[in-house]
Order: sequence, then structure tokens, then C-alpha cells
Amino acid sequence: MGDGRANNPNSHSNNNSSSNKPEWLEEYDVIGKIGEGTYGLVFLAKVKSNRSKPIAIKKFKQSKDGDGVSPTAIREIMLLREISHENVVKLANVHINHADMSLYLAFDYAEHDLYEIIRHHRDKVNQAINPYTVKSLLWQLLNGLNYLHSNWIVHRDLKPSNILVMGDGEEQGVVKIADFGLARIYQAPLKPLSENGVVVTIWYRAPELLLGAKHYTSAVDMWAVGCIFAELLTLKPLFQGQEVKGTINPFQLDQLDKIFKVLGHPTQEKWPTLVNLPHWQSDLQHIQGHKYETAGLYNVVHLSPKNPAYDLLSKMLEYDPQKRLTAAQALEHEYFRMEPLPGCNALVPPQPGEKVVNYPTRPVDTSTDIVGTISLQPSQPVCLLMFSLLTA
Ligand SMILES: Nc1ncnc2c1ncn2[C@@H]1O[C@H](COP(=O)(O)OP(=O)(O)OP(=O)(O)O)[C@@H](O)[C@H]1O
Repeated sequence: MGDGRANNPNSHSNNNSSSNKPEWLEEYDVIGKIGEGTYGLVFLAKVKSNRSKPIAIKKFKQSKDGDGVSPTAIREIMLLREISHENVVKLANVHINHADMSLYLAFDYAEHDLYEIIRHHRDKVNQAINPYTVKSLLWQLLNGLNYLHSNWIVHRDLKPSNILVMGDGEEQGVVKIADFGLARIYQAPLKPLSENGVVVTIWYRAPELLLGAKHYTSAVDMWAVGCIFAELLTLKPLFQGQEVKGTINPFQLDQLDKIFKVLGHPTQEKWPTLVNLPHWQSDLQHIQGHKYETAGLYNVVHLSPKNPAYDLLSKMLEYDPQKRLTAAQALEHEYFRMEPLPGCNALVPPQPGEKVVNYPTRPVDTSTDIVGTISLQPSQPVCLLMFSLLTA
């Protein structure tokens, strides 16, 4: 991995010193905190019995109503225990701290993610990502997503920080889709959305969700992949709307505005079920208030309309979710059959003489303790029972 952090003499004492230290934590040397998301903190650790194996331990926050661990976490475990694919992050272990009912999931560690890779190119090397790397990242992302969708799993929160890429080692340059906190198994006929607030990070959110659609389909993930593809090409988020916070499932007018500016207004002709969407009806004035001269997607991503990369991108960003390309269809697209062909190691182009970018390793905060970093609330017996079942 080459992180130079595993032997930090301070890390063990910093993180394992708490008197609340659960027994299972003895299996690991915790190096430090590497990230924080909506649902918890992520720590880098080494398995003591196999120090060459880095692990990312995700500690979940408890739900506000104090019922042990959130339903989100329980959903994530149920899903991750079932799935196994080279482009989906592997859940290595599940741990419960029975003293305070906090939940920890141990995943295989990935040194990079698309958020950092894009940022590195934009802010440090000031250079576009190599076309081979873009194509290989996209192909592997679609391959993982095709597996999830074939198993009736919609991710619902795809964004660059959730798309991990393995660092040095056997799996170098392999994409791993992560963070199934919001994913859930869906079965036809589709179930309605639960009222759990905003679920897809706004920049990658599909227009049907922004317009109040009551159903998630795999097409929402394909919209997000389209946005990510464009971001890999230009190093800038494609639709960078201003989020309106504070309400449950707010109507995100600015985000829609950003989309319409690039793709033009959707029409009933192109998207027949548009009129059935709640906000299309109720906020018609706002949505259709200002019509734009469309900027043209090809201009924004600097591709000729005849370029197969543009053809693929525009088919992922189709307004009508029923017409939007599926992951399986995208994998068959001409773009992936043209040189440079996609490869398993997305970070190292196979052509001799190609410059290899050295991406930075994740910064580690060794001052944050894995135990007791999140305030805990009283647990309920039902959660104890669930955890016993899950860890059995
Ligand atoms: N298995 C892993 N290996 C290495 N880093 C990881 C792993 N899983 C998550 N991370 C990193 O930890 C950070 C926090 O991840 P997390 O999934 O908790 O939140 P997020 O995706 O940034 O935001 P949100 O929770 O709002 O979706 C991210 O930078 C992510 O790339």
C-alpha cells in the first residue's frame, strides 16, 4: 500500500487507549480516522494477524431517537453480507460494541476514490485524466452496478467519494463501489420511497427524483454515472446546484435549473410521464419560468457530437428514465470497443511510455479515538437481538 502510516508508534496508543475498548478491537491496530460521512466515521486499521491487510472500519452513528443503531446501518449490513463482486467493496467483518450498542463494519481498504482522483487532477497536476483511465474507471463502475442492478439493488447515493479505487497491490486500479447506507433491495413492483429525507446527493440526483418521483429505479444510478462520467472528463461537477436545506425532500429548483441549462427543458414529447410528476404539476411556473438557450452537453464536456463517448454520455443523461441506458446496455456501447480498450488496472495505462500519475494516499487523523467518538444513546433489546443474529 505504501502509506508509511502502519508503523506510526503513536497510532495504537491513540486509538486503543480507551477503557471502553471492546474485545473485538484487539484484532486490529487502528491507525486513525480517514473520513466522515452522513452516517458515521471511517478509520484505517491493520489486522494484527495479517499486517499487510489494511481495513477500513466504518463506525455508525446511532439514530437520533436512541433506538440503538439506525435502520440505515442494519440495511447496509444485510445487503453487504449477501453481495460479492470484484467491483463492489467487500465487507470483511461486522462488529458490535455490546457495551454501548455501536456498530462497526470492516471493509477491505481502498487507497483512493474518484473524489480525490478528480481533485488531484484539477488542483495538483492541472491536467485531464488519461482517456484509458477514464474508460477503465467507467467500465468497472458499470460492471459493478450491472451486478447490483441484476440483484435488484439500487445504490441511490452514487457519487465520486463512494467509488473507491484500490491502491498498490494485487488489485491495483480496481474500482470498488462503496457505501450502501442508502441502498435497499427492491423488487418489482417497485416500492414507494420512505420519508427519510434527502437520499441522493443533490449534484448527482436524477431529474425524476428532483421532480418528486415516488419510486426509485436503477435509472437513478445511471443518471449519477452519467454525471460522474462527465466529471471524469472535465474535472468539474456537471450540474452543481445550490442545495436547499431544512425541509424533507425539498424541491430543488436550482439543481433542475442547472440541468435544464445544459440539456434544455424536458418536454412531454420526449418524456411522456413527465406530467405525472408532482413538482411538474405544482411548480410549473417556477420550472418553466425561464427557458434557456441550451448550452449543449457536447460544449460543456468538450466532445464532438459524433464522438462515441458523447453518444454514451448523452444516453445516460436521457430525461425519461425508461429510455435511459441500463448498465448492461452501457457496457455494450461502442465506446468500450474502441482503443484504448478498458483494463483491470485503471490507474496504469498499458502502453509503454505513458505517464503514470502518483495519486496521494489518504491523510490519516491519528488524534480521533475509534471508541467513544460518537455520543451514544440507550439501546433497546430488539437491537441486541438483531445484532446477535447478524454477527452469528
Ligand atoms: N473501504 C474504504 N476504504 C477506504 N476509504 C473508504 C472506504 N469506505 C469509505 N471510505 C472513505 O471514507 C470517507 C467517508 O466515507 P462515507 O461513506 O462514510 O461518507 P461519504 O461517502 O463521504 O458521505 P455520505 O455518508 O454523506 O455518503 C470517504 O472519503 C470514503 O471515500
